[in-house]
Amino acid sequence: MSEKAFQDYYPADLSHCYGCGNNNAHGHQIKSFWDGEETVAEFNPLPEHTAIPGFVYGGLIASLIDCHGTGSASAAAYKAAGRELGSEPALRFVTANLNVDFLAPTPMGQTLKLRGTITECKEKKVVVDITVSAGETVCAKGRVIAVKMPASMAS
Ligand SMILES: CCCCCCCC(=O)SCCNC(=O)CCNC(=O)[C@H](O)C(C)(C)COP(=O)(O)OP(=O)(O)OC[C@H]1O[C@@H](n2cnc3c(N)ncnc32)[C@H](O)[C@@H]1OP(=O)(O)O
Repeated sequence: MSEKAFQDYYPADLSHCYGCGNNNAHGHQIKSFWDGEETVAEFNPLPEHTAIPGFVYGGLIASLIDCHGTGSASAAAYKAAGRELGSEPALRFVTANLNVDFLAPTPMGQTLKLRGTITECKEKKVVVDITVSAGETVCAKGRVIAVKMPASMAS
């Protein structure tokens, strides 16, 4: 994919997140995009993301769902407002609630594909439902309730 990801529009001072911040060299730097009305992201787990040899750590999967969810929430909010991604003032969302179901063991050595559906989109709250698949297998599903970032979290 050559277009800019949702996270590429985050201002530099909000790009330190371990899951999605471009400025976090040790983070996952997840990249999310529109695919029609849904959102997509891919991630290739590294050996250090192992749970049991051959299988991916669930905390990583939760982290991917978390940041694909908050990124999707931001993109959905811009879309609902009829605004260009990245236009000011920034519409940024944080996680209020993260719920994950681990449905099948997630194998190492495969690209994980995340697919998000915007279930609810209000001015202050966006709900995103997400699946994580390895090949044809849906290994996990999750729901992110994202709420507009409070002013107290801005630097
Ligand atoms: C910006 C780039 C970085 C990306 C971040 C990546 C993801 C992260 O890791 S963020 C870090 C983890 N998250 C946090 O630290 C957030 C800490 N919590 C908070 O700041 C606040 O509790 C916050 C903002 C979530 C909610 O603020 P608050 O003022 O209580 O919201 P409030 O106005 O009451 O509620 C708004 C809506 O959200 C819902 N809501 C609020 N909190 C929750 C919750 N914990 N669970 C479910 N729903 C909730 C409310 O029910 C309400 O829904 P509705 O409009 O349908 O009635």
